Amino acid sequence: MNKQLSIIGVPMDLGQMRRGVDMGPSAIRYAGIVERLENLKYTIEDLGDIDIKRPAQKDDNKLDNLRNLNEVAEGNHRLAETVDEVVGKGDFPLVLGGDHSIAMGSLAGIAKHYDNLGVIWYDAHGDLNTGDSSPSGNIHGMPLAVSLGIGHEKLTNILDYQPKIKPENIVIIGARSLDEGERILIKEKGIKVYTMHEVDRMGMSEVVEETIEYLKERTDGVHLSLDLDGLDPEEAPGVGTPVMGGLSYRESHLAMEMLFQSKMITSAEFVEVNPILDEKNKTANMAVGLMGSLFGESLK
Ligand SMILES: NC(=[NH2+])NCCC[C@H](N)C(=O)O
Ligand SMILES: [Mn+2]
Ligand SMILES: [Mn+2]
Repeated sequence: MNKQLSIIGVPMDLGQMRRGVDMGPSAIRYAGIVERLENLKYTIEDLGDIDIKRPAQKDDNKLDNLRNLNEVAEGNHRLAETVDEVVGKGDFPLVLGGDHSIAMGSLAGIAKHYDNLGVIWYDAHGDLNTGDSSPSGNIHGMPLAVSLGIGHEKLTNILDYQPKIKPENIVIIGARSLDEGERILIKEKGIKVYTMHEVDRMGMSEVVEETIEYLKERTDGVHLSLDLDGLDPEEAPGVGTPVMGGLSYRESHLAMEMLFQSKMITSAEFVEVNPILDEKNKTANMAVGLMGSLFGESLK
């Protein structure tokens, strides 16, 4: 694994409606991410936080069913430029959210550097909505569609190219809440999804093994986009859109450990940590623990 890490915080909460997720990067830093990874002999450069501009008035500008479209697009543009630089100089970008809309910026900055970037989307949700299909108008429910080039131009065209990724290079793990339009898109595009049903039946070990095999054949880099609401809300309560029946602590650590062993992850983001909804920073601690496993912690 690349030993040069650049940490980028993104205090973004405009992709959804619950306040507090903009404090995710602070909570994760407070939970000790830098020390944790330094112990594993990584060289870490913390680039601080991306500047996220709030809308001028407290407006609920929902043009085209896309809440805070301009601010979300601008913030993601800045994130994309930073990530682009990090990847350009050969570092591993580790992005800390912030709501999941920031995956648009991360992927825009990363995918430029690959012909076939793979994406593992670890999440209760598909985040495959558009303004037309979204039940909420919240852009954090749209970044995967946007990265496929589906959605509003201001979002799909960040860094002036699209699409960022191809449907056959995506694997979704942990899904248990998919909207109608998302299901249609998954079928239409042939996106690989391991819902909770498959995780229950096959076990996480086989799910990740298959995922690694599948992506190894077709990708030249893999981005891990981990939404903490992929985990069960009992174990990760500090998230804005919890869904019962999620992935366990152990399943998630196993997945991270196997991904470390695969040596295939080239960038990662951990999103949706909301300290205001959390219990004593439990969810940020969970995120840091999972990063520990992803970057090679083990007992042997
Ligand atoms: N990144 C997330 N937590 N996304 C939740 C999305 C929820 C729902 N599917 C929506 O579009 O509003
Ligand atoms: Mn989610
Ligand atoms: Mn998500």
